[in-house]
Amino acid sequence: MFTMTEKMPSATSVLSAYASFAGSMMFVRSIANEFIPEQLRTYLSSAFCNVFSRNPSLLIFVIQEFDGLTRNQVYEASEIFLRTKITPTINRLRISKAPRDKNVSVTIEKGQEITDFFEEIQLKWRYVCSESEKPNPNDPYQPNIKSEQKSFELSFDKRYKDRVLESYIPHVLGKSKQLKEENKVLKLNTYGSFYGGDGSGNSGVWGSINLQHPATFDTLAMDPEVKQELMEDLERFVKRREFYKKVGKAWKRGYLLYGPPGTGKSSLIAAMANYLNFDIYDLELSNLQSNLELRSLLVATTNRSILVIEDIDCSTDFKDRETDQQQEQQWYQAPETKLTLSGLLNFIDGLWSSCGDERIIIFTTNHKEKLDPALLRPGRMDMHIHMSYCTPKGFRLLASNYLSIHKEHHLFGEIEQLIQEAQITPAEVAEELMKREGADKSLGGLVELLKRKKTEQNEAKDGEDEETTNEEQKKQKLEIEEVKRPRRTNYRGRGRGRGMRLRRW
Ligand SMILES: Nc1ncnc2c1ncn2[C@@H]1O[C@H](COP(=O)(O)OP(=O)(O)OP(=O)(O)O)[C@@H](O)[C@H]1O
Ligand SMILES: [Mg+2]
Repeated sequence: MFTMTEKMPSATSVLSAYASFAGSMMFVRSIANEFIPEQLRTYLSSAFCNVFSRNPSLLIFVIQEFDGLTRNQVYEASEIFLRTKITPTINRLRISKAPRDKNVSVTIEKGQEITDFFEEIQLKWRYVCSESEKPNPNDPYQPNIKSEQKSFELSFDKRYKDRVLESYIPHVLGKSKQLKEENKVLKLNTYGSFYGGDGSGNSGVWGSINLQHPATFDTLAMDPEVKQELMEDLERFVKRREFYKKVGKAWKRGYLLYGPPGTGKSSLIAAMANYLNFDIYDLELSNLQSNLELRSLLVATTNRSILVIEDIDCSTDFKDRETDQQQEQQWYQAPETKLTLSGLLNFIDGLWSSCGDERIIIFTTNHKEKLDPALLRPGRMDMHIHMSYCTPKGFRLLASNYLSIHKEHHLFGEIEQLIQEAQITPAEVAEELMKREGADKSLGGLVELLKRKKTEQNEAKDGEDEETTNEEQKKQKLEIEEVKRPRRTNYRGRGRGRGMRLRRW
Protein backbone atom coordinates (compact mmCIF):
# COMPACT_ATOMS: atom_id res chain seq x y z
CA MET A 1 0.00 0.00 0.00
CA PHE A 2 2.80 2.35 0.61
CA THR A 3 6.44 2.26 -0.24
CA MET A 4 9.33 3.31 1.88
CA THR A 5 12.12 5.30 0.34
CA GLU A 6 15.17 6.93 1.68
CA LYS A 7 15.69 10.05 -0.35
CA MET A 8 18.33 9.53 -3.02
CA PRO A 9 19.54 12.50 -5.03
CA SER A 10 18.09 12.30 -8.52
CA ALA A 11 19.69 13.79 -11.64
CA THR A 12 17.46 16.83 -11.51
CA SER A 13 18.05 17.41 -7.85
CA VAL A 14 21.80 17.30 -8.47
CA LEU A 15 21.32 19.88 -11.21
CA SER A 16 19.41 22.11 -8.83
CA ALA A 17 22.00 21.68 -6.15
CA TYR A 18 24.66 22.56 -8.62
CA ALA A 19 22.79 25.69 -9.63
CA SER A 20 22.52 26.74 -6.04
CA PHE A 21 26.13 25.99 -5.38
CA ALA A 22 27.20 27.93 -8.43
CA GLY A 23 25.44 31.13 -7.73
CA SER A 24 22.36 33.07 -7.13
CA MET A 25 19.02 31.39 -6.67
CA MET A 26 17.18 34.36 -8.09
CA PHE A 27 19.13 34.16 -11.26
CA VAL A 28 18.36 30.47 -11.65
CA ARG A 29 14.70 31.10 -10.96
CA SER A 30 14.36 33.83 -13.53
CA ILE A 31 16.11 31.71 -16.14
CA ALA A 32 13.98 28.78 -15.17
CA ASN A 33 10.78 30.80 -15.42
CA GLU A 34 11.66 31.84 -18.89
CA PHE A 35 12.92 28.64 -20.44
CA ILE A 36 11.60 25.68 -18.47
CA PRO A 37 7.97 24.54 -18.83
CA GLU A 38 5.88 24.92 -15.68
CA GLN A 39 5.55 21.21 -15.08
CA LEU A 40 9.23 20.58 -15.14
CA ARG A 41 9.81 23.67 -13.04
CA THR A 42 7.52 22.36 -10.28
CA TYR A 43 9.32 19.07 -10.33
CA LEU A 44 12.77 20.67 -10.21
CA SER A 45 11.83 22.94 -7.36
CA SER A 46 10.43 20.08 -5.33
CA ALA A 47 13.55 18.04 -5.99
CA PHE A 48 15.63 21.03 -4.98
CA CYS A 49 13.82 21.26 -1.67
CA ASN A 50 14.31 17.59 -1.11
CA VAL A 51 18.06 17.80 -1.48
CA PHE A 52 18.26 20.54 1.09
CA SER A 53 15.94 18.89 3.53
CA ARG A 54 17.78 15.66 3.13
CA ASN A 55 18.52 14.15 6.42
CA PRO A 56 20.02 10.67 6.64
CA SER A 57 18.16 9.88 9.82
CA LEU A 58 14.77 10.50 8.13
CA LEU A 59 12.58 7.82 6.69
CA ILE A 60 9.81 8.66 4.24
CA PHE A 61 6.67 6.66 3.59
CA VAL A 62 5.20 7.38 0.19
CA ILE A 63 1.45 6.89 0.27
CA GLN A 64 0.13 6.88 -3.27
CA GLU A 65 -3.49 7.42 -4.20
CA PHE A 66 -3.76 4.22 -6.19
CA ASP A 67 -2.47 0.77 -5.50
CA GLY A 68 -2.78 -0.77 -8.94
CA LEU A 69 -6.38 -0.20 -9.94
CA THR A 70 -7.85 0.19 -6.51
CA ARG A 71 -7.75 3.27 -4.33
CA ASN A 72 -5.25 3.07 -1.54
CA GLN A 73 -7.11 3.05 1.75
CA VAL A 74 -4.18 4.60 3.60
CA TYR A 75 -4.22 7.51 1.15
CA GLU A 76 -7.96 7.98 1.56
CA ALA A 77 -7.65 7.85 5.35
CA SER A 78 -4.68 10.25 5.36
CA GLU A 79 -6.61 12.78 3.32
CA ILE A 80 -9.50 12.75 5.81
CA PHE A 81 -7.21 12.65 8.83
CA LEU A 82 -5.16 15.64 7.68
CA ARG A 83 -8.26 17.80 7.47
CA THR A 84 -8.21 17.86 11.25
CA LYS A 85 -4.57 18.89 11.39
CA ILE A 86 -4.73 22.09 9.41
CA THR A 87 -3.05 24.95 11.25
CA PRO A 88 -2.94 28.70 10.52
CA THR A 89 0.62 28.33 9.21
CA ILE A 90 -0.70 26.71 6.04
CA ASN A 91 -1.36 29.25 3.36
CA ARG A 92 -2.94 27.23 0.55
CA LEU A 93 -6.01 25.07 0.99
CA ARG A 94 -8.42 23.32 -1.31
CA ILE A 95 -12.14 23.44 -0.52
CA SER A 96 -14.90 21.36 -2.05
CA LYS A 97 -18.35 19.95 -1.43
CA ALA A 98 -20.01 16.98 -3.13
CA PRO A 99 -23.79 17.35 -3.72
CA ARG A 100 -24.71 15.05 -0.84
CA ASP A 101 -22.07 16.05 1.66
CA LYS A 102 -23.17 17.74 4.84
CA ASN A 103 -20.19 20.09 5.09
CA VAL A 104 -17.59 21.80 2.94
CA SER A 105 -14.36 19.85 3.09
CA VAL A 106 -11.04 21.60 3.42
CA THR A 107 -7.83 19.84 2.40
CA ILE A 108 -4.24 20.87 1.88
CA GLU A 109 -2.98 21.81 -1.55
CA LYS A 110 0.00 20.35 -3.33
CA GLY A 111 3.36 21.19 -1.88
CA GLN A 112 1.88 22.06 1.53
CA GLU A 113 3.20 20.49 4.71
CA ILE A 114 1.63 19.57 8.01
CA THR A 115 3.44 18.62 11.18
CA ASP A 116 1.84 16.17 13.55
CA PHE A 117 2.94 14.74 16.88
CA PHE A 118 2.17 11.22 18.00
CA GLU A 119 3.37 10.35 21.47
CA GLU A 120 6.90 11.86 21.29
CA ILE A 121 7.33 11.29 17.55
CA GLN A 122 7.35 14.23 15.21
CA LEU A 123 5.86 13.47 11.80
CA LYS A 124 5.81 15.61 8.69
CA TRP A 125 3.15 15.18 6.06
CA ARG A 126 3.64 16.58 2.58
CA TYR A 127 1.12 16.49 -0.22
CA VAL A 128 2.74 15.81 -3.57
CA CYS A 129 1.12 15.99 -6.99
CA SER A 130 2.88 15.24 -10.22
CA GLU A 131 1.52 15.20 -13.73
CA SER A 132 2.48 12.78 -16.43
CA GLU A 133 1.42 12.07 -19.96
CA LYS A 134 0.62 8.70 -21.42
CA PRO A 135 0.24 7.91 -25.13
CA ASN A 136 -3.37 7.58 -26.19
CA PRO A 137 -3.49 5.29 -29.25
CA ASN A 138 -7.31 5.39 -29.46
CA ASP A 139 -7.69 9.07 -30.24
CA PRO A 140 -5.58 10.60 -33.02
CA TYR A 141 -6.77 14.09 -32.05
CA GLN A 142 -5.52 13.67 -28.54
CA PRO A 143 -2.38 11.57 -28.83
CA ASN A 144 -1.48 11.95 -25.15
CA ILE A 145 -3.55 11.72 -22.00
CA LYS A 146 -2.56 13.75 -18.98
CA SER A 147 -2.80 12.08 -15.64
CA GLU A 148 -2.12 13.29 -12.15
CA GLN A 149 -0.41 11.17 -9.52
CA LYS A 150 -1.20 12.22 -6.02
CA SER A 151 0.57 11.03 -2.93
CA PHE A 152 1.40 11.92 0.62
CA GLU A 153 4.94 11.74 1.92
CA LEU A 154 5.18 11.02 5.59
CA SER A 155 8.63 11.64 7.05
CA PHE A 156 9.91 10.95 10.54
CA ASP A 157 12.95 9.73 12.39
CA LYS A 158 13.98 6.27 11.19
CA ARG A 159 14.13 4.97 14.74
CA TYR A 160 10.36 5.10 14.95
CA LYS A 161 9.63 3.06 11.85
CA ASP A 162 7.93 0.20 13.70
CA ARG A 163 5.89 2.43 15.95
CA VAL A 164 4.69 4.51 13.04
CA LEU A 165 3.70 1.38 11.14
CA GLU A 166 2.12 -0.41 14.05
CA SER A 167 0.54 2.44 15.98
CA TYR A 168 0.47 5.71 14.08
CA ILE A 169 -0.91 4.41 10.76
CA PRO A 170 -3.68 2.42 12.53
CA HIS A 171 -4.40 5.60 14.50
CA VAL A 172 -4.81 7.53 11.21
CA LEU A 173 -7.05 4.77 9.80
CA GLY A 174 -9.20 4.65 12.93
CA LYS A 175 -9.55 8.40 13.23
CA SER A 176 -10.54 8.81 9.60
CA LYS A 177 -13.11 6.02 9.89
CA GLN A 178 -14.65 7.79 12.84
CA LEU A 179 -14.70 11.14 11.00
CA LYS A 180 -16.24 9.51 7.96
CA GLU A 181 -18.98 7.99 10.08
CA GLU A 182 -19.72 11.31 11.76
CA ASN A 183 -20.13 13.08 8.43
CA LYS A 184 -21.83 10.24 6.63
CA VAL A 185 -25.07 11.09 4.87
CA LEU A 186 -27.27 8.00 4.86
CA LYS A 187 -28.57 6.88 1.51
CA LEU A 188 -31.70 5.13 0.46
CA ASN A 189 -30.88 3.07 -2.60
CA THR A 190 -33.65 1.86 -4.78
CA TYR A 191 -33.58 -0.48 -7.69
CA GLY A 192 -33.79 1.30 -11.04
CA SER A 193 -33.47 5.01 -11.71
CA PHE A 194 -36.86 5.96 -10.32
CA TYR A 195 -35.32 8.16 -7.64
CA GLY A 196 -32.94 9.82 -10.01
CA GLY A 197 -29.71 8.27 -8.82
CA ASP A 198 -27.20 8.64 -11.54
CA GLY A 199 -29.99 9.58 -13.91
CA SER A 200 -28.72 7.16 -16.51
CA GLY A 201 -31.94 5.22 -16.59
CA ASN A 202 -30.00 1.98 -16.63
CA SER A 203 -31.89 -0.85 -15.15
CA GLY A 204 -29.88 -2.90 -12.70
CA VAL A 205 -28.41 0.23 -11.17
CA TRP A 206 -29.20 1.34 -7.65
CA GLY A 207 -30.57 4.87 -7.69
CA SER A 208 -29.93 6.71 -4.48
CA ILE A 209 -31.35 9.61 -2.54
CA ASN A 210 -30.42 10.92 0.86
CA LEU A 211 -32.17 9.08 3.63
CA GLN A 212 -33.68 11.80 5.73
CA HIS A 213 -36.18 9.74 7.63
CA PRO A 214 -36.59 11.27 11.07
CA ALA A 215 -37.53 8.00 12.81
CA THR A 216 -35.25 7.01 15.67
CA PHE A 217 -35.66 4.55 18.48
CA ASP A 218 -36.69 7.47 20.67
CA THR A 219 -39.63 8.38 18.46
CA LEU A 220 -40.80 4.82 17.90
CA ALA A 221 -43.79 3.55 19.85
CA MET A 222 -43.19 -0.14 20.38
CA ASP A 223 -42.86 -2.60 23.22
CA PRO A 224 -40.05 -1.09 25.34
CA GLU A 225 -38.54 -4.49 26.11
CA VAL A 226 -38.45 -5.53 22.45
CA LYS A 227 -36.97 -2.14 21.58
CA GLN A 228 -34.25 -2.53 24.20
CA GLU A 229 -33.52 -6.08 23.12
CA LEU A 230 -33.28 -5.02 19.49
CA MET A 231 -30.93 -2.14 20.25
CA GLU A 232 -28.68 -4.42 22.25
CA ASP A 233 -28.79 -7.01 19.49
CA LEU A 234 -27.68 -4.42 16.93
CA GLU A 235 -24.89 -3.16 19.17
CA ARG A 236 -23.65 -6.68 19.79
CA PHE A 237 -23.78 -7.41 16.08
CA VAL A 238 -21.59 -4.48 15.01
CA LYS A 239 -19.00 -5.30 17.67
CA ARG A 240 -18.66 -8.94 16.71
CA ARG A 241 -16.37 -8.91 13.68
CA GLU A 242 -13.86 -11.24 15.35
CA PHE A 243 -16.56 -13.52 16.71
CA TYR A 244 -18.11 -14.11 13.29
CA LYS A 245 -14.67 -14.75 11.86
CA LYS A 246 -13.84 -17.21 14.63
CA VAL A 247 -16.98 -19.26 14.19
CA GLY A 248 -16.72 -19.10 10.39
CA LYS A 249 -20.07 -17.41 9.83
CA ALA A 250 -20.90 -14.57 7.48
CA TRP A 251 -21.12 -11.31 9.39
CA LYS A 252 -24.79 -10.73 8.79
CA ARG A 253 -28.04 -10.58 10.70
CA GLY A 254 -31.62 -11.06 9.58
CA TYR A 255 -34.76 -9.49 11.02
CA LEU A 256 -38.36 -10.22 10.19
CA LEU A 257 -40.77 -7.41 11.04
CA TYR A 258 -44.41 -8.33 11.01
CA GLY A 259 -47.62 -6.61 11.95
CA PRO A 260 -50.60 -4.75 10.48
CA PRO A 261 -50.18 -1.70 8.21
CA GLY A 262 -49.29 1.49 10.08
CA THR A 263 -47.61 -0.13 13.07
CA GLY A 264 -44.18 1.25 12.25
CA LYS A 265 -42.32 -1.46 10.31
CA SER A 266 -40.85 0.95 7.77
CA SER A 267 -40.21 3.49 10.52
CA LEU A 268 -38.32 0.85 12.48
CA ILE A 269 -36.11 0.15 9.48
CA ALA A 270 -35.29 3.86 9.22
CA ALA A 271 -34.62 3.97 12.97
CA MET A 272 -32.22 1.03 12.65
CA ALA A 273 -30.40 2.69 9.75
CA ASN A 274 -30.12 5.94 11.68
CA TYR A 275 -28.94 4.12 14.78
CA LEU A 276 -26.21 2.16 13.01
CA ASN A 277 -25.42 4.76 10.37
CA PHE A 278 -26.02 2.16 7.65
CA ASP A 279 -27.32 2.84 4.14
CA ILE A 280 -30.52 1.15 3.03
CA TYR A 281 -31.01 -0.89 -0.14
CA ASP A 282 -34.70 -1.26 -0.83
CA LEU A 283 -35.21 -4.28 -3.04
CA GLU A 284 -38.53 -4.60 -4.85
CA LEU A 285 -38.52 -8.21 -5.98
CA SER A 286 -41.44 -7.87 -8.35
CA ASN A 287 -39.34 -5.49 -10.47
CA LEU A 288 -36.79 -8.20 -11.10
CA GLN A 289 -36.79 -10.19 -14.30
CA SER A 290 -34.09 -12.72 -13.62
CA ASN A 291 -31.65 -14.18 -11.17
CA LEU A 292 -28.85 -12.54 -13.09
CA GLU A 293 -30.40 -9.18 -12.45
CA LEU A 294 -30.75 -9.99 -8.77
CA ARG A 295 -27.15 -11.06 -8.57
CA SER A 296 -25.84 -7.91 -10.20
CA LEU A 297 -27.90 -5.82 -7.83
CA LEU A 298 -26.73 -7.65 -4.74
CA VAL A 299 -23.11 -7.53 -5.80
CA ALA A 300 -23.45 -3.76 -6.14
CA THR A 301 -24.53 -3.27 -2.52
CA THR A 302 -21.94 -2.06 -0.05
CA ASN A 303 -20.87 -3.26 3.36
CA ARG A 304 -22.44 -1.71 6.45
CA SER A 305 -25.82 -1.62 4.81
CA ILE A 306 -29.36 -2.89 5.29
CA LEU A 307 -31.04 -4.82 2.51
CA VAL A 308 -34.79 -4.42 2.81
CA ILE A 309 -37.41 -6.58 1.16
CA GLU A 310 -40.82 -5.21 2.12
CA ASP A 311 -44.09 -7.12 1.97
CA ILE A 312 -42.34 -10.39 1.32
CA ASP A 313 -45.67 -12.25 1.27
CA CYS A 314 -46.85 -10.36 -1.80
CA SER A 315 -43.69 -9.11 -3.47
CA THR A 316 -43.32 -12.12 -5.69
CA ASP A 317 -45.00 -15.42 -6.27
CA PHE A 318 -42.96 -17.45 -3.86
CA LYS A 319 -45.39 -20.30 -3.74
CA ASP A 320 -45.79 -23.36 -1.59
CA ARG A 321 -42.97 -25.81 -1.07
CA GLU A 322 -43.86 -27.97 -4.05
CA THR A 323 -43.78 -25.19 -6.58
CA ASP A 324 -40.83 -23.75 -4.78
CA GLN A 325 -38.84 -26.91 -5.18
CA GLN A 326 -39.65 -27.12 -8.88
CA GLN A 327 -38.54 -23.56 -9.28
CA GLU A 328 -35.50 -24.12 -7.20
CA GLN A 329 -34.30 -26.72 -9.64
CA GLN A 330 -34.63 -24.17 -12.39
CA TRP A 331 -32.68 -21.72 -10.27
CA TYR A 332 -29.52 -23.59 -11.00
CA GLN A 333 -30.41 -24.62 -14.53
CA ALA A 334 -31.41 -21.38 -16.17
CA PRO A 335 -30.41 -18.09 -14.64
CA GLU A 336 -33.22 -16.20 -16.30
CA THR A 337 -35.95 -18.25 -14.63
CA LYS A 338 -38.05 -16.83 -11.88
CA LEU A 339 -36.80 -16.31 -8.38
CA THR A 340 -37.50 -18.55 -5.46
CA LEU A 341 -37.43 -17.45 -1.89
CA SER A 342 -35.08 -20.14 -0.68
CA GLY A 343 -32.96 -19.56 -3.78
CA LEU A 344 -32.77 -15.90 -2.94
CA LEU A 345 -31.86 -16.64 0.65
CA ASN A 346 -29.23 -19.18 -0.29
CA PHE A 347 -27.78 -16.81 -2.79
CA ILE A 348 -27.61 -13.99 -0.28
CA ASP A 349 -26.01 -16.36 2.24
CA GLY A 350 -23.42 -17.45 -0.29
CA LEU A 351 -22.64 -13.97 -1.52
CA TRP A 352 -22.38 -12.43 1.88
CA SER A 353 -20.32 -15.28 3.22
CA SER A 354 -17.75 -14.63 0.56
CA CYS A 355 -17.66 -10.88 0.15
CA GLY A 356 -19.99 -9.07 2.51
CA ASP A 357 -19.34 -7.63 5.93
CA GLU A 358 -21.72 -6.09 8.43
CA ARG A 359 -24.84 -6.81 6.43
CA ILE A 360 -28.35 -6.68 7.71
CA ILE A 361 -31.31 -8.08 5.88
CA ILE A 362 -34.86 -7.14 6.83
CA PHE A 363 -38.08 -8.65 5.57
CA THR A 364 -41.42 -7.10 6.38
CA THR A 365 -44.87 -8.57 6.13
CA ASN A 366 -48.42 -7.86 7.21
CA HIS A 367 -49.16 -11.59 7.30
CA LYS A 368 -46.59 -13.73 9.01
CA GLU A 369 -48.86 -16.74 8.68
CA LYS A 370 -48.65 -16.55 4.88
CA LEU A 371 -44.88 -16.75 4.77
CA ASP A 372 -42.90 -19.52 3.20
CA PRO A 373 -41.57 -21.89 5.89
CA ALA A 374 -38.12 -21.46 4.33
CA LEU A 375 -38.04 -17.98 5.76
CA LEU A 376 -39.26 -18.93 9.19
CA ARG A 377 -36.85 -21.84 9.59
CA PRO A 378 -34.61 -21.38 12.65
CA GLY A 379 -31.36 -19.70 11.77
CA ARG A 380 -32.82 -17.87 8.79
CA MET A 381 -34.08 -14.69 10.37
CA ASP A 382 -32.31 -14.09 13.65
CA MET A 383 -35.09 -12.06 15.23
CA HIS A 384 -38.82 -11.98 14.59
CA ILE A 385 -40.20 -8.62 15.71
CA HIS A 386 -43.89 -8.12 16.14
CA MET A 387 -45.08 -4.56 15.52
CA SER A 388 -48.39 -4.42 17.31
CA TYR A 389 -51.38 -2.13 17.53
CA CYS A 390 -50.85 0.82 19.82
CA THR A 391 -50.44 -0.03 23.50
CA PRO A 392 -50.89 2.34 26.47
CA LYS A 393 -47.12 2.71 26.74
CA GLY A 394 -46.87 3.38 23.01
CA PHE A 395 -49.55 6.03 23.32
CA ARG A 396 -47.62 7.75 26.16
CA LEU A 397 -44.57 7.96 23.94
CA LEU A 398 -46.56 9.41 21.04
CA ALA A 399 -48.23 11.92 23.36
CA SER A 400 -44.83 12.97 24.63
CA ASN A 401 -43.42 13.30 21.08
CA TYR A 402 -46.39 14.93 19.39
CA LEU A 403 -47.88 16.99 22.21
CA SER A 404 -44.92 17.36 24.56
CA ILE A 405 -46.98 15.98 27.46
CA HIS A 406 -44.42 14.13 29.49
CA LYS A 407 -46.38 13.45 32.66
CA GLU A 408 -50.15 13.33 33.10
CA HIS A 409 -53.29 14.59 31.43
CA HIS A 410 -56.83 14.13 32.67
CA LEU A 411 -57.76 12.19 29.48
CA PHE A 412 -54.89 9.71 29.69
CA GLY A 413 -56.78 7.25 31.89
CA GLU A 414 -59.74 7.06 29.54
CA ILE A 415 -57.54 6.80 26.45
CA GLU A 416 -55.43 4.03 27.93
CA GLN A 417 -58.56 2.08 28.82
CA LEU A 418 -59.97 2.53 25.31
CA ILE A 419 -56.67 1.56 23.67
CA GLN A 420 -56.92 -1.81 25.38
CA GLU A 421 -60.46 -2.30 24.10
CA ALA A 422 -60.12 -1.06 20.51
CA GLN A 423 -57.46 -1.78 17.93
CA ILE A 424 -55.75 1.36 16.70
CA THR A 425 -52.40 1.64 14.93
CA PRO A 426 -49.67 4.03 16.07
CA ALA A 427 -50.02 5.66 12.62
CA GLU A 428 -53.69 6.46 13.32
CA VAL A 429 -52.88 7.80 16.79
CA ALA A 430 -50.08 9.94 15.39
CA GLU A 431 -52.34 11.33 12.68
CA GLU A 432 -55.05 12.18 15.20
CA LEU A 433 -52.57 13.94 17.49
CA MET A 434 -51.42 16.14 14.62
CA LYS A 435 -54.86 17.13 13.39
CA ARG A 436 -55.72 19.84 15.92
CA GLU A 437 -54.01 22.66 17.75
CA GLY A 438 -53.62 22.15 21.50
CA ALA A 439 -53.34 19.04 23.65
CA ASP A 440 -56.92 19.06 25.01
CA LYS A 441 -58.48 19.17 21.56
CA SER A 442 -56.10 16.54 20.14
CA LEU A 443 -56.66 14.11 23.01
CA GLY A 444 -60.42 14.79 22.90
CA GLY A 445 -60.35 13.91 19.19
CA LEU A 446 -58.47 10.72 19.97
CA VAL A 447 -61.05 9.70 22.58
CA GLU A 448 -63.80 10.17 19.99
CA LEU A 449 -61.89 8.17 17.39
CA LEU A 450 -61.24 5.36 19.84
CA LYS A 451 -64.90 5.20 20.84
CA ARG A 452 -65.96 5.04 17.19
CA LYS A 453 -63.44 2.32 16.51
CA LYS A 454 -64.54 0.34 19.54
CA THR A 455 -68.17 0.45 18.40
CA GLU A 456 -67.27 -0.44 14.80
CA GLN A 457 -65.00 -3.29 15.84
CA ASN A 458 -67.59 -4.67 18.25
CA GLU A 459 -70.27 -4.51 15.57
CA ALA A 460 -68.00 -6.16 13.05
CA LYS A 461 -67.17 -8.86 15.59
CA ASP A 462 -70.84 -9.47 16.34
CA GLY A 463 -71.52 -9.67 12.61
CA GLU A 464 -68.68 -12.14 12.19
CA ASP A 465 -69.84 -14.21 15.12
CA GLU A 466 -73.33 -14.28 13.68
CA GLU A 467 -72.00 -15.28 10.30
CA THR A 468 -69.90 -18.03 11.85
CA THR A 469 -72.84 -19.28 13.87
CA ASN A 470 -75.04 -19.27 10.75
CA GLU A 471 -72.40 -21.10 8.79
CA GLU A 472 -71.87 -23.53 11.63
CA GLN A 473 -75.61 -24.14 11.80
CA LYS A 474 -75.84 -24.62 8.01
CA LYS A 475 -72.92 -27.02 8.12
CA GLN A 476 -74.44 -28.98 10.96
CA LYS A 477 -77.76 -29.18 9.14
CA LEU A 478 -76.03 -30.49 6.07
CA GLU A 479 -74.05 -32.97 8.08
CA ILE A 480 -77.14 -34.25 9.83
CA GLU A 481 -78.86 -34.68 6.46
CA GLU A 482 -75.85 -36.61 5.22
CA VAL A 483 -76.08 -38.89 8.23
CA LYS A 484 -79.75 -39.42 7.58
CA ARG A 485 -78.88 -40.79 4.13
CA PRO A 486 -77.16 -43.99 5.25
CA ARG A 487 -74.29 -45.48 3.24
CA ARG A 488 -74.62 -43.12 0.29
CA THR A 489 -71.22 -41.63 1.01
CA ASN A 490 -68.27 -42.79 2.98
CA TYR A 491 -69.01 -40.74 6.06
CA ARG A 492 -69.27 -42.01 9.55
CA GLY A 493 -71.12 -40.04 12.12
CA ARG A 494 -69.50 -39.36 15.46
CA GLY A 495 -72.22 -38.23 17.78
CA ARG A 496 -71.03 -35.49 20.10
CA GLY A 497 -74.29 -33.89 21.11
CA ARG A 498 -74.95 -30.56 19.42
CA GLY A 499 -71.53 -30.33 17.88
CA MET A 500 -71.94 -33.59 15.95
CA ARG A 501 -69.16 -33.97 13.42
CA LEU A 502 -68.42 -36.34 10.59
CA ARG A 503 -65.12 -37.95 9.81
CA ARG A 504 -64.19 -39.33 6.42
CA TRP A 505 -62.87 -42.85 6.41
N1 LIG B 1 -44.69 2.45 16.14
C1 LIG B 1 -44.73 3.72 15.70
N2 LIG B 1 -44.16 4.71 16.41
C2 LIG B 1 -44.20 5.97 15.99
N3 LIG B 1 -44.79 6.36 14.85
C3 LIG B 1 -45.38 5.42 14.09
C4 LIG B 1 -45.37 4.05 14.48
N4 LIG B 1 -46.02 3.34 13.56
C5 LIG B 1 -46.42 4.20 12.62
N5 LIG B 1 -46.04 5.46 12.93
C6 LIG B 1 -46.33 6.66 12.13
O1 LIG B 1 -47.10 6.25 11.02
C7 LIG B 1 -46.43 6.42 9.79
C8 LIG B 1 -46.58 5.17 8.93
O2 LIG B 1 -45.94 4.07 9.55
P1 LIG B 1 -45.02 3.01 8.79
O3 LIG B 1 -44.94 3.35 7.35
O4 LIG B 1 -43.74 2.87 9.51
O5 LIG B 1 -45.90 1.71 8.98
P2 LIG B 1 -45.71 0.27 8.33
O6 LIG B 1 -45.87 -0.72 9.45
O7 LIG B 1 -44.46 0.21 7.56
O8 LIG B 1 -46.96 0.17 7.39
P3 LIG B 1 -47.15 -0.74 6.06
O9 LIG B 1 -47.34 -2.16 6.51
O10 LIG B 1 -48.37 -0.16 5.43
O11 LIG B 1 -45.92 -0.55 5.24
C9 LIG B 1 -44.99 6.69 10.17
O12 LIG B 1 -44.40 7.60 9.31
C10 LIG B 1 -45.07 7.27 11.57
O13 LIG B 1 -45.28 8.64 11.50
MG1 LIG C 1 -44.08 -0.05 5.50
